Amino acid sequence: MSKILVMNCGSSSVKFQVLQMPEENVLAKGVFERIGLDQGHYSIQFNETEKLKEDKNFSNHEEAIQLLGKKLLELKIIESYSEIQAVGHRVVHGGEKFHDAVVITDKVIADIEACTDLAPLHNPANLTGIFECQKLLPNTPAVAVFDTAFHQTMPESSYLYSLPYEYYEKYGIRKYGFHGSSHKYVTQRAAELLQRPIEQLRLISCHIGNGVSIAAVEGGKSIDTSMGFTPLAGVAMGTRSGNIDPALIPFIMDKTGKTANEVVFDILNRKSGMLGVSGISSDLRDIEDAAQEKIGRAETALEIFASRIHKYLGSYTARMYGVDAIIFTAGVGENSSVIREKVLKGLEFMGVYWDPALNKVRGKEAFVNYPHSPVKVIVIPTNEEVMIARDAIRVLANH
Ligand SMILES: Nc1ncnc2c1ncn2[C@@H]1O[C@H](COP(=O)(O)OP(=O)(O)O)[C@@H](O)[C@H]1O
Ligand SMILES: CC(=O)OP(=O)(O)O
Ligand SMILES: [Mg+2]
Repeated sequence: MSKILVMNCGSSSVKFQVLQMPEENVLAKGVFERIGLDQGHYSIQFNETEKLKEDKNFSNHEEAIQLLGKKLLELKIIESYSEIQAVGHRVVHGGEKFHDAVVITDKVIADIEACTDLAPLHNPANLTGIFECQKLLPNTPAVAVFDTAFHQTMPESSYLYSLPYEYYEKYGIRKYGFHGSSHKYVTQRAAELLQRPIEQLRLISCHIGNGVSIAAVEGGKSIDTSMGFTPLAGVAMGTRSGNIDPALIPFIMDKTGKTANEVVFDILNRKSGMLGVSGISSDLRDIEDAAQEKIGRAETALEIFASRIHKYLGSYTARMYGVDAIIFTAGVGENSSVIREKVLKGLEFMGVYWDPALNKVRGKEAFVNYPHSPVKVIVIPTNEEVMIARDAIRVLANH
């Protein structure tokens, strides 16, 4: 029996859980949201029924994690840090180096740092999580669990770009894919809810948060996904452009005098997506409110956001010669009936019959299809943290 702290530093949030393993009892969990934005807030659930909620702005991930460290003791979630026997960290980009979770060493940290260029919004936040926890728990073993690991099963025809092959050999240029712990959790959970062996299922998992990725999961294995070499690719996101014509990069450089790095890091990663189109916010709640009041281009931003996901449903259904269930997860996928409605609209032609009344659901597991629908549609709150905890104890047991 051991207590594990799981840290999930996303691009706009810090999520954590304290779990009793292997029972998977959740002793506490919480989220620090809108990091780097105004109207920040956090909430922590503990002691089974208690909940702390507070408005507080966080200028960066470090501030949020330091507060978490204090609250763990203040709320008596633990009596002392020595009770925590291991820490599991979500790390977004494992590049070529990591195919599975690993115990964190100085060498592992250096290798994660080396992947920072490939996930500029994420690996630095993940490293902040690792360093802050090392300060609090200097002698506690820690494990890095990579978003890229679940997608290692993709076939060559999915992960190779149609580029000169030597770039793959020389530089590791390929599709890696992200949100792996989430896609793995929700697809396994979908098989349980469908009461069918996962080996027989063709699933499309839509992880729609601040970052968005769609995965085609056949027989429990990822066979394709919308993100690519970096988490910039695929559909439009909160601040990320998703796929664009690559010729736009030198064109924008020419017009604006920016360097290639500035265009990719500052414009395509941070100032595009819903924020770029609407000029209002990267946060879907703000965009939904603005669209209701018909402010600016909020409605257009919603349409762009949803229509790109909608098209992936068609694409991955073709890819798997059919689909048994479509899954919605993460902040938007779990909560926004507006986005799910736009994504699912008109898909009756491929056997998707969904019930607008059931689709009103927020933040809990639910089927939203009509019972007779050949393709099921399921909302499943993700649980990246439990997958990270499972990987952490597996890796430590073999260590
Ligand atoms: N109740 C809600 N209704 C609509 N959107 C929501 C709701 N709760 C969260 N979201 C959206 O989810 C997104 C954040 O998702 P999340 O999965 O927490 O992101 P990340 O892990 O990438 O930081 C934000 O765009 C936020 O507006
Ligand atoms: C990989 C990725 O985009 O993660 P997040 O959704 O946490 O930003
Ligand atoms: Mg996330």
